[in-house]
Amino acid sequence: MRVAVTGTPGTGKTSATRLLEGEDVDEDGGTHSVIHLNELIESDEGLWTERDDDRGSLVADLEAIADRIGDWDGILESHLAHHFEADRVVVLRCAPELLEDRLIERGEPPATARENAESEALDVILSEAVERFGRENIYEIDTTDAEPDAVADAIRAVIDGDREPSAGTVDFTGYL
Ligand SMILES: Nc1ncnc2c1ncn2[C@@H]1O[C@H](COP(=O)(O)OP(=O)(O)O)[C@@H](O)[C@H]1O
Repeated sequence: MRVAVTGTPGTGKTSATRLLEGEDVDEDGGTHSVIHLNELIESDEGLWTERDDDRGSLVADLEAIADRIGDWDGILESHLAHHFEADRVVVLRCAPELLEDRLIERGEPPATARENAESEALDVILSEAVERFGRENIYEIDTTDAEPDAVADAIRAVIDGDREPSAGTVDFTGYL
């Protein structure tokens, strides 16, 4: 099973999936394997085309990444995760005001934090994910009032088939 965990930067993808990493999933010793895609992109020059100095980020080469991850299995975590083949897509959400605070606390420039908060309010990643995968494969999780372990529990429920698909359950347009 391929579960893409996507969402605007700062929604808590890395924090939640780190809690699932290595966790036993069956009695045979199988564990959740997690690909932290942004770390992979940073560690391999073949997976990006240029450095965006204004944003302090790398421009990812989606085709090269698709080749590299190949027939992946487990959890793929990144704000780009919904650009790859997957069986289920989890979209983490966070109230834009809080998202902006989280990103500034993480050390992002204020302009970047603001840009991401606006993108979150506009449902940019959710819309991209719905367009590619259809609403029936999307699982939206609001992390606004959830600790990372509760978010990890919700992702586990998606993997285990204990959660119904959902999209469009939050409305952050008040931020705009
Ligand atoms: N559920 C949460 N509640 C509060 N703060 C969180 C939560 N998840 C993550 N954070 C904090 O927000 C920041 C961004 O989290 P991170 O997991 O790196 O997000 P992402 O991988 O989506 O960019 C980090 O500083 C992290 O400690």
